[in-house]
Amino acid sequence: MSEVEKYIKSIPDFPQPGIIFRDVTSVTEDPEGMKLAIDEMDKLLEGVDYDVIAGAESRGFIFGAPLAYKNGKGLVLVRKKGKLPRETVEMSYDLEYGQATIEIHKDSIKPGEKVVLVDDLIATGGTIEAAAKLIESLGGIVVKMVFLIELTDLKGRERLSKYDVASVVQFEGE
Ligand SMILES: O=P(O)(O)OC[C@H]1O[C@H](OP(=O)(O)OP(=O)(O)O)[C@H](O)[C@@H]1O
Ligand SMILES: Nc1ncnc2[nH]cnc12
Repeated sequence: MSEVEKYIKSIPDFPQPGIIFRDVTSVTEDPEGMKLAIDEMDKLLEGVDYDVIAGAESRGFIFGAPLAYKNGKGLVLVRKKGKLPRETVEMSYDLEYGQATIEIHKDSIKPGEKVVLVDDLIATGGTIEAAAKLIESLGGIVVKMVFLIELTDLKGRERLSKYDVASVVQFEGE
Protein backbone atom coordinates (compact mmCIF):
# COMPACT_ATOMS: atom_id res chain seq x y z
CA MET A 1 0.00 0.00 0.00
CA SER A 2 1.17 3.52 -0.75
CA GLU A 3 2.43 5.95 1.88
CA VAL A 4 -0.29 8.36 0.76
CA GLU A 5 -2.75 6.25 2.77
CA LYS A 6 -1.63 7.93 5.98
CA TYR A 7 -2.88 11.29 4.67
CA ILE A 8 -6.44 10.03 4.02
CA LYS A 9 -8.84 10.65 6.93
CA SER A 10 -11.75 8.26 7.47
CA ILE A 11 -14.92 9.80 8.92
CA PRO A 12 -17.65 7.40 10.05
CA ASP A 13 -21.33 8.15 9.34
CA PHE A 14 -20.76 10.95 6.82
CA PRO A 15 -22.76 12.09 4.88
CA GLN A 16 -25.20 9.56 6.31
CA PRO A 17 -25.18 6.70 8.86
CA GLY A 18 -23.26 3.63 7.73
CA ILE A 19 -20.96 5.41 5.27
CA ILE A 20 -17.25 5.79 6.09
CA PHE A 21 -16.21 8.93 4.22
CA ARG A 22 -12.65 8.79 2.86
CA ASP A 23 -11.58 12.41 2.93
CA VAL A 24 -8.97 13.71 0.47
CA THR A 25 -8.81 17.27 1.86
CA SER A 26 -6.17 16.02 4.28
CA VAL A 27 -4.18 14.74 1.28
CA THR A 28 -4.42 17.93 -0.77
CA GLU A 29 -3.70 20.25 2.16
CA ASP A 30 -0.35 18.61 2.82
CA PRO A 31 2.43 19.32 0.31
CA GLU A 32 3.93 15.85 0.71
CA GLY A 33 0.47 14.22 0.55
CA MET A 34 -0.39 16.07 -2.64
CA LYS A 35 2.97 15.24 -4.22
CA LEU A 36 2.69 11.56 -3.32
CA ALA A 37 -0.87 11.38 -4.64
CA ILE A 38 -0.03 12.93 -8.02
CA ASP A 39 3.26 11.07 -8.47
CA GLU A 40 1.67 7.72 -7.67
CA MET A 41 -1.35 8.29 -9.89
CA ASP A 42 1.09 9.36 -12.60
CA LYS A 43 2.99 6.08 -12.24
CA LEU A 44 -0.25 4.25 -13.10
CA LEU A 45 -0.19 6.08 -16.45
CA GLU A 46 3.29 4.90 -17.42
CA GLY A 47 3.24 3.21 -20.81
CA VAL A 48 -0.38 4.17 -21.51
CA ASP A 49 -1.02 5.56 -25.00
CA TYR A 50 -3.65 8.29 -24.71
CA ASP A 51 -4.64 11.69 -26.11
CA VAL A 52 -6.49 13.42 -23.30
CA ILE A 53 -7.43 13.18 -19.62
CA ALA A 54 -11.04 13.55 -18.49
CA GLY A 55 -11.77 14.40 -14.84
CA ALA A 56 -15.08 13.92 -12.98
CA GLU A 57 -16.41 16.91 -11.03
CA SER A 58 -15.41 17.94 -8.52
CA ARG A 59 -12.72 15.97 -6.76
CA GLY A 60 -11.63 14.40 -10.05
CA PHE A 61 -10.58 17.88 -11.25
CA ILE A 62 -8.11 18.21 -8.36
CA PHE A 63 -6.13 15.19 -9.51
CA GLY A 64 -6.90 15.30 -13.24
CA ALA A 65 -5.50 18.81 -13.73
CA PRO A 66 -1.94 18.22 -12.45
CA LEU A 67 -1.77 14.87 -14.24
CA ALA A 68 -2.77 16.52 -17.52
CA TYR A 69 -0.23 19.31 -17.00
CA LYS A 70 2.55 16.89 -16.06
CA ASN A 71 1.95 14.76 -19.13
CA GLY A 72 1.39 17.56 -21.64
CA LYS A 73 -2.27 16.62 -22.21
CA GLY A 74 -5.52 18.56 -22.17
CA LEU A 75 -8.17 18.12 -19.49
CA VAL A 76 -11.82 17.46 -20.40
CA LEU A 77 -14.27 18.47 -17.67
CA VAL A 78 -17.05 15.98 -16.92
CA ARG A 79 -19.41 18.25 -14.98
CA LYS A 80 -22.50 17.99 -12.81
CA LYS A 81 -25.63 18.95 -14.74
CA GLY A 82 -26.28 22.60 -15.49
CA LYS A 83 -22.71 23.96 -15.42
CA LEU A 84 -21.56 23.65 -19.03
CA PRO A 85 -22.54 26.50 -21.39
CA ARG A 86 -22.56 24.81 -24.79
CA GLU A 87 -24.32 21.78 -26.26
CA THR A 88 -23.88 18.73 -24.03
CA VAL A 89 -24.68 15.05 -23.69
CA GLU A 90 -25.83 13.90 -20.22
CA MET A 91 -26.29 10.77 -18.17
CA SER A 92 -27.88 10.03 -14.78
CA TYR A 93 -26.54 7.46 -12.33
CA ASP A 94 -26.79 6.23 -8.72
CA LEU A 95 -24.14 6.98 -6.09
CA GLU A 96 -23.17 5.20 -2.85
CA TYR A 97 -25.42 7.89 -1.37
CA GLY A 98 -27.92 9.59 -3.68
CA GLN A 99 -28.28 10.18 -7.40
CA ALA A 100 -26.70 12.58 -9.89
CA THR A 101 -26.52 13.65 -13.54
CA ILE A 102 -23.29 14.51 -15.34
CA GLU A 103 -22.64 16.23 -18.65
CA ILE A 104 -19.88 16.76 -21.16
CA HIS A 105 -19.67 19.20 -24.06
CA LYS A 106 -20.47 17.44 -27.31
CA ASP A 107 -17.29 18.73 -28.94
CA SER A 108 -14.96 17.85 -26.03
CA ILE A 109 -14.13 14.42 -27.44
CA LYS A 110 -13.27 13.69 -31.08
CA PRO A 111 -14.14 10.30 -32.60
CA GLY A 112 -11.28 7.85 -32.02
CA GLU A 113 -9.67 9.92 -29.26
CA LYS A 114 -8.04 7.85 -26.52
CA VAL A 115 -9.16 9.03 -23.08
CA VAL A 116 -7.88 8.41 -19.53
CA LEU A 117 -10.60 8.98 -16.93
CA VAL A 118 -9.45 10.33 -13.54
CA ASP A 119 -11.29 10.63 -10.23
CA ASP A 120 -10.31 10.80 -6.57
CA LEU A 121 -12.28 7.70 -5.61
CA ILE A 122 -14.18 4.73 -6.98
CA ALA A 123 -17.02 3.41 -4.81
CA THR A 124 -19.85 1.73 -6.77
CA GLY A 125 -18.30 2.83 -10.07
CA GLY A 126 -21.54 4.58 -11.08
CA THR A 127 -19.95 7.99 -11.68
CA ILE A 128 -17.08 6.78 -13.78
CA GLU A 129 -19.24 4.32 -15.72
CA ALA A 130 -21.57 7.21 -16.64
CA ALA A 131 -18.55 9.34 -17.63
CA ALA A 132 -17.20 6.48 -19.78
CA LYS A 133 -20.57 6.06 -21.51
CA LEU A 134 -20.69 9.78 -22.32
CA ILE A 135 -17.19 9.65 -23.79
CA GLU A 136 -18.06 6.55 -25.81
CA SER A 137 -21.29 8.15 -27.05
CA LEU A 138 -19.07 10.82 -28.64
CA GLY A 139 -16.79 8.21 -30.24
CA GLY A 140 -14.01 8.32 -27.65
CA ILE A 141 -12.14 5.24 -26.41
CA VAL A 142 -11.60 4.88 -22.66
CA VAL A 143 -8.13 3.35 -22.40
CA LYS A 144 -7.66 3.61 -18.60
CA MET A 145 -9.40 4.70 -15.40
CA VAL A 146 -7.16 6.02 -12.61
CA PHE A 147 -8.23 6.67 -9.00
CA LEU A 148 -6.42 7.68 -5.84
CA ILE A 149 -8.77 5.57 -3.67
CA GLU A 150 -10.74 2.38 -4.32
CA LEU A 151 -13.45 1.11 -1.94
CA THR A 152 -13.10 -2.56 -2.78
CA ASP A 153 -16.25 -3.81 -1.00
CA LEU A 154 -18.44 -1.76 -3.33
CA LYS A 155 -17.14 -3.77 -6.29
CA GLY A 156 -16.75 -0.92 -8.76
CA ARG A 157 -13.94 -2.83 -10.41
CA GLU A 158 -16.31 -5.74 -11.19
CA ARG A 159 -18.91 -3.36 -12.62
CA LEU A 160 -16.16 -1.88 -14.80
CA SER A 161 -14.59 -5.20 -15.77
CA LYS A 162 -14.37 -4.22 -19.44
CA TYR A 163 -12.07 -1.30 -18.56
CA ASP A 164 -8.49 -1.06 -17.34
CA VAL A 165 -8.99 0.16 -13.74
CA ALA A 166 -6.08 1.23 -11.50
CA SER A 167 -5.97 2.76 -8.00
CA VAL A 168 -3.24 3.87 -5.59
CA VAL A 169 -4.89 3.03 -2.22
CA GLN A 170 -7.51 0.36 -1.57
CA PHE A 171 -9.86 0.27 1.45
CA GLU A 172 -12.04 -2.62 2.54
CA GLY A 173 -15.27 -1.64 4.27
CA GLU A 174 -17.47 1.14 3.04
O1 LIG B 1 -18.07 5.19 -7.61
P1 LIG B 1 -19.26 6.02 -7.20
O2 LIG B 1 -20.23 5.24 -6.35
O3 LIG B 1 -19.92 6.69 -8.34
O4 LIG B 1 -18.73 7.15 -6.22
C1 LIG B 1 -17.56 7.89 -6.44
C2 LIG B 1 -17.84 9.33 -6.75
O5 LIG B 1 -18.46 9.97 -5.61
C3 LIG B 1 -17.71 11.12 -5.26
O6 LIG B 1 -18.15 12.25 -5.92
P2 LIG B 1 -19.43 13.09 -5.53
O7 LIG B 1 -20.53 12.76 -6.48
O8 LIG B 1 -19.70 12.94 -4.07
O9 LIG B 1 -18.99 14.56 -5.92
P3 LIG B 1 -17.81 15.58 -5.49
O10 LIG B 1 -16.53 15.06 -6.11
O11 LIG B 1 -18.27 16.83 -6.12
O12 LIG B 1 -17.72 15.63 -3.99
C4 LIG B 1 -16.30 10.80 -5.73
O13 LIG B 1 -15.54 11.97 -5.91
C5 LIG B 1 -16.55 10.07 -7.03
O14 LIG B 1 -16.74 10.95 -8.12
N1 LIG C 1 -17.16 6.52 1.12
C1 LIG C 1 -16.86 7.59 0.37
N2 LIG C 1 -15.92 8.48 0.79
C2 LIG C 1 -15.62 9.56 0.03
N3 LIG C 1 -16.17 9.80 -1.15
C3 LIG C 1 -17.10 8.94 -1.61
N4 LIG C 1 -17.81 8.91 -2.75
C4 LIG C 1 -18.61 7.83 -2.73
N5 LIG C 1 -18.43 7.13 -1.59
C5 LIG C 1 -17.48 7.82 -0.87
